[in-house]
Amino acid sequence: MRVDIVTIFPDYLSPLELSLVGRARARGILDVHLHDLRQWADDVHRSVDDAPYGGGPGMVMRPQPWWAALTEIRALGAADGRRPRIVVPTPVGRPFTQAYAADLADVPWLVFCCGRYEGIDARVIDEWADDEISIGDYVLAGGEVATLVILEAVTRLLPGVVGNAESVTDDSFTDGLLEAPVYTRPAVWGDREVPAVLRSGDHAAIGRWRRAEALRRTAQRRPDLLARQDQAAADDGSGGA
Ligand SMILES: N#Cc1c(-c2ccc3ccn(Cc4ccncc4)c3c2)n[nH]c1N
Repeated sequence: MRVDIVTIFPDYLSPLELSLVGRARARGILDVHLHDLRQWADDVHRSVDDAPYGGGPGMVMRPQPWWAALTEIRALGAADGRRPRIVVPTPVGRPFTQAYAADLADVPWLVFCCGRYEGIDARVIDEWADDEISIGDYVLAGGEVATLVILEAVTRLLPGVVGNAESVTDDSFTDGLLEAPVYTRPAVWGDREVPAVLRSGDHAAIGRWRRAEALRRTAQRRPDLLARQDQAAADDGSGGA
C-alpha cells in the first residue's frame, strides 16, 4: 500500500516511523510519502490560509495549494492508470469504524489531506475528496492526529503486519462486540485472581466465557452495538447477538 500525506506539519506524522506502522514500512508493506503543503503555495509568503467569506472566526485553507498538490500527486499514477483514494479527516465526516478500516485496507493507494484552521475550502473537498472521515464526536485542531489513527487501524489489517492473524479477527468490533477482559501471569495479583476458566484448559468453556463477557461488556458500555447486531440479525433472519 502506498500512502501520501499532505500537511503543513510533516513532523506531526513522525510517529509513523515507530512501532507497528514503522515496522510495516521497513518491511515494504507500507510506502509512506509526506508532503509539506506549503511547497505548492503560489505566493512569496507561501500562504495556505485566508479569511473566511461570510466572516466568522479563524481562517480557511486556500484552494490553490491543495489543487496544485493533489493534481501533482494524482499525476504520479497517470502512467500506469492508478488513481488514489483521497481521504479528508474532518469533524463533519462519516464515522470511522473497524469496518471502514477494513474497507480502506483493500485500497492500494491512499492520499490523506490534513487540514488545519477552520478547514479546507469546500471547493477542494467537493472536487477531490473520496472520503470525509471523522474519528469521533470531539473537535481536534487539525487532521494529522486523525490520519495517524486511521492509518494505524488500517495498517493492522494489512496482510503480514500483525504476527498472529487471529488477534486481528478477534478484535473488538470485528464481530460487532467489545472484547472480553484479558489476563496474563501471575495467576494472583494482590487480592485479584485470574478467572479459573481461563486456566482450565477447557477451550470450549473459555470460548463460552469470553463470549458471555463480550456480550456483558457490550450491553453495559455500548448498547448501540448490540442494537446494530440485533438489527443485522433481523435483516438476515438469524437470531440476535
Ligand atoms: N477526523 C477528524 C476530526 C477533527 C478535525 C479534522 C481535521 C481538521 C482540520 C481543521 N480542523 C479544526 C476544526 C475544523 C472545523 N471545525 C472545528 C475545528 C480539523 C478537525 N476534529 N474532530 C475530529 N473527529
